Amino acid sequence: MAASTSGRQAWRHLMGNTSRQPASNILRQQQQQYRPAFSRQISSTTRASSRRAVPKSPSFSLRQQPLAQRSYSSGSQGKNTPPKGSNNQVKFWPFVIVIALGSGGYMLLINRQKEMPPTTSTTTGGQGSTPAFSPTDVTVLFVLGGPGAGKGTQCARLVRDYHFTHLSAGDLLRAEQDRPGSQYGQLIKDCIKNGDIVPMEVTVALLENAMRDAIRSSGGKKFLIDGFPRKMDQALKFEEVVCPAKLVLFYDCPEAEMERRLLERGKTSGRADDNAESIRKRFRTFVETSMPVVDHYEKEDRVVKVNATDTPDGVYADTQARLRKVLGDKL
Ligand SMILES: Nc1ncnc2c1ncn2[C@@H]1O[C@H](COP(=O)(O)OP(=O)(O)OP(=O)(O)O)[C@@H](O)[C@H]1O
Ligand SMILES: O=c1ccn([C@@H]2O[C@H](COP(=O)(O)O)[C@@H](O)[C@H]2O)c(=O)[nH]1
Repeated sequence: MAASTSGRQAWRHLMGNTSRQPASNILRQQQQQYRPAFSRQISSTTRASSRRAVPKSPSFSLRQQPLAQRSYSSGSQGKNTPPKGSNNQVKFWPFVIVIALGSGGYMLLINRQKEMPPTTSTTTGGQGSTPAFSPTDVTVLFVLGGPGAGKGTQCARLVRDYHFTHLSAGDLLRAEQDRPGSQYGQLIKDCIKNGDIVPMEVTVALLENAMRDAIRSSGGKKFLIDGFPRKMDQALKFEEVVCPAKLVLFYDCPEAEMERRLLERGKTSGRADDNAESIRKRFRTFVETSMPVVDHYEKEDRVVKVNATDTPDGVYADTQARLRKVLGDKL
């Protein structure tokens, strides 16, 4: 109860006085706040390069100079004296007109560039914005399933065999929770203990930054996003501003088996939520909040469902077979 109250307070803090702003602006503000902790270098590079895209001086004026000099010397018929008389005026006016037209065009270009939206999700957002990563360039598979269904276990095998980059939303949140100075530490801690969903701005930003870091450091562009999206708003926001997902890999497992696995894992995991009370709350959140996400993707025919009750190797064999069927060579 206390945790969900603090969650709501933090949500209000995240939203601030921005209720009339588009969600994308709120995300942008939040990312600007905590981006320095994750990838200051990346965002400043992005901003610097977009600034570089605006020309400092019009290229046509640079090109005009030698042309004018050539004309000037030809008017003097090889001598270094300035041209005189009406004949010279005829040669002079076209250049004045060209420079005036060019300057006008340049001002128009600059003004239009000021109005243009920047190109990454961290600076766009809102309806009709362009995702940070194109799905033709970057492959995203969401990996879903109840708590303890075996998502992480299967992801590790897919990384080993197909060179995916594995990003667990829960791991990223736990790392952020433990990061000294994080303003979201307590909120994340409370949410995790109670099986609640952390406000999407935090998780979407963590994932986007982790994807950028992975692409920059290893060049890998195939991602398994594990344990995300757990709520419809996350799904819609991620696909809008970060990258549309290719498919959802869904591990189907009965609660009794998941509970058994989690209690067993809890003996050594040190996780604050691997206990009977948290597990019960996590199951409830999964059924009420996360299953509608799976249903949504199922309606779009984007779900690959795998029975997760077999041994880890058995589940993996089934995973491979089903993914190969859908992705073929792209796996
Ligand atoms: N097929 C399986 N059969 C038996 N045990 C399994 C199987 N898959 C995973 N486990 C075990 O169950 C526990 C939970 O697995 P795992 O961490 O992969 O699940 P998860 O879905 O990622 O969980 P969470 O959502 O809590 O992060 C682990 O201790 C793991 O070793
Ligand atoms: O998108 C997400 C993913 C996770 N959480 C919170 O983290 C815990 C643990 O997640 P695991 O995937 O089991 O590691 C989960 O119960 C949520 O509280 C989240 O808020 N949003």
